[in-house]
Amino acid sequence: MKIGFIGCGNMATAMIRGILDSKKVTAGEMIASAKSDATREKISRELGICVAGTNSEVVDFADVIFLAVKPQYYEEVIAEIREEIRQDQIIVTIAPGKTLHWLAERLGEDKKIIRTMPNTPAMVKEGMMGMCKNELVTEEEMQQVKEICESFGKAEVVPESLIDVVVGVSGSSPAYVFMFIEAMADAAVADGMPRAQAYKFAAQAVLGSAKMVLETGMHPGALKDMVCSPGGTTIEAVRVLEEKGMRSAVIEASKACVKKGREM
Ligand SMILES: NC(=O)C1=CN([C@@H]2O[C@H](COP(=O)(O)OP(=O)(O)OC[C@H]3O[C@@H](n4cnc5c(N)ncnc54)[C@H](OP(=O)(O)O)[C@@H]3O)[C@@H](O)[C@H]2O)C=CC1
Ligand SMILES: O=C(O)[C@@H]1CCC=N1
Repeated sequence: MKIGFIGCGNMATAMIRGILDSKKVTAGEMIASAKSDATREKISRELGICVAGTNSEVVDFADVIFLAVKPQYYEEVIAEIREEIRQDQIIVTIAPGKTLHWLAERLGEDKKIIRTMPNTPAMVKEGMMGMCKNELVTEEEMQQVKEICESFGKAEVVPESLIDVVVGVSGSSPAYVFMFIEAMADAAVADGMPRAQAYKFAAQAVLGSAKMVLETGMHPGALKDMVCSPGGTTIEAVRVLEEKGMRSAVIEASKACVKKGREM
């Protein structure tokens, strides 16, 4: 299977690295395009895959084509490649807000489309991707693309109605988690810990906590309770977080994120 990327920025680079490392596809079977010469040179130098001078070259080469440009460029890029896409090719999108209906209207109702929402932890092969497809993509094709995407983390098929929710809970949420880590480290620095050490302690605590949720299957509330000794330190922190509205802040932020995606 030959894989192409139209656009090769943060998200595409993370995905390409994971795919190459998995050895499911060789560098010679992958191609990417970009807007600038600087990015094209970077693709060649840092990823070692084929570099396309135009988006048409990606379409000409690949069986599966990831549209990895910003959402505001989707319309013009689709208009540019629309006539060249064959019915046996699969278009995979990674932008928020672009529904299967919106995409089929522009790509053509006869085109195979998979709509996904990845996240940047793909960079360290710990990505989380939600994906859905139109009826022209067979279950076997969906499975093949899912396996490719599992080379940079976890991937799960969801109904399209949940893809906007995926943006809030995993597409954008790494940004909230980085803010949480930064804030915890700032507090540690304020209490005298060197900054680099503070990031390590805060990030490892988040990594370990996330692993506990995934590996024990226990309720996050029960895991929280395990940390809170009666009359201890943690419950004091929990009391202040509740007083400052931490849960509500996260819920409202995530709902604003989902709302924005639906409007795009
Ligand atoms: N960043 C994230 O956390 C996530 C992003 N996404 C989605 O991924 C997509 C890409 O985002 P991201 O990687 O962050 O964006 P970047 O800005 O990092 O990358 C966009 C890429 O598109 C290229 N590009 C722009 N216009 C064209 C064009 N006309 N033809 C070909 N290439 C073009 C740019 O080229 P050049 O480098 O030369 O400017 C660049 O390589 C977006 O739709 C975004 O919503 C989804 C989930 C998470
Ligand atoms: O901020 C954005 O629009 C993109 C989509 C999900 C993460 N980043």
